[in-house]
Amino acid sequence: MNGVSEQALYLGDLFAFLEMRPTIVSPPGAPPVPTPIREGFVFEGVSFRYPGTERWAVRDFHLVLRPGERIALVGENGAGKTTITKLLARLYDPTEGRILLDGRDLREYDLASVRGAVGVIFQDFVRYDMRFDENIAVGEIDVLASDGDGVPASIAAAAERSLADTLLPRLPAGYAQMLGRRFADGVDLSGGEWQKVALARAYLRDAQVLVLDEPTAALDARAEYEVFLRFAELTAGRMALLISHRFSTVRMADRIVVLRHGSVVEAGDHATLVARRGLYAELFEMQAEGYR
Ligand SMILES: Nc1ncnc2c1ncn2[C@@H]1O[C@H](COP(=O)(O)OP(=O)(O)OP(=O)(O)O)[C@@H](O)[C@H]1O
Repeated sequence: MNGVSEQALYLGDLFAFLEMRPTIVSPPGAPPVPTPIREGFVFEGVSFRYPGTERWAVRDFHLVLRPGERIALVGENGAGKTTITKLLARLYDPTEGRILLDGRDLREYDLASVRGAVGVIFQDFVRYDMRFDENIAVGEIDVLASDGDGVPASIAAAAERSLADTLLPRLPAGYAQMLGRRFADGVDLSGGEWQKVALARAYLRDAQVLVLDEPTAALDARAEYEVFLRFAELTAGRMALLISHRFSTVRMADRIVVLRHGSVVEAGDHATLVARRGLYAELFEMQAEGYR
């Protein structure tokens, strides 16, 4: 995605988000998300329209995500994959239907605790013009304050697991390096490098649910393989929603859910879906053709 369309997407989301804000509320005295989550998430007939639009982005969507399960969402551009992850993180609420977490409507939980439980690395992940360590700890400022002068161990560990620490040789000031283009002494990163920083953020939060939206799109093949290995390690025993157009990545999910126009058309594992000769098989075949 080029810079302009990425920014347009971000602004569109921001306006939509502001318009929606009155409805995204945290009920007073609401309980936090249970730790650990025991039953998981259930999408019950969820439909969603972005504010100010007529089209359904998600339509009568059903999904069960159990603890320890890794689900891949697959479908063509605009099928609704990213929107589903936004509903899971409560950036939006369903227009119709509901999302249950451990049997209770997601809207009944403390909002901050929902956002904390769901670690999201979106397609349009955020690049902050601030220090490397602050970029990883963003929203968790107490982590930065916790260890005096040195780099807090939790930040270093997150950077190591996400491979963000491989950027250090390029950063003259190490963890204190200012990133981005806004400052004269700032070091700008490539798309793939920013994604490693975004991954480190999720690792640091130790989120109960991990959402990776096209996580490796901008990484080179070797880095992709390494992140993939670590992602499998990180998500072991944890819930994950994975969105990718690459079938090599999608195959590692326990279950693959195929979307069209915001609804589920097929679900199963890779072999089952290929044998079914439906939409999944068609998309897979198209990609295989592209490689030939
Ligand atoms: N902020 C927004 N405002 C209005 N419509 C939106 C917004 N974001 C997405 N949409 C629309 O909602 C539908 C679903 O989009 P979504 O991004 O969820 O699809 P996707 O499956 O993730 O696509 P892709 O593979 O291209 O990322 C599309 O028709 C899209 O144009």
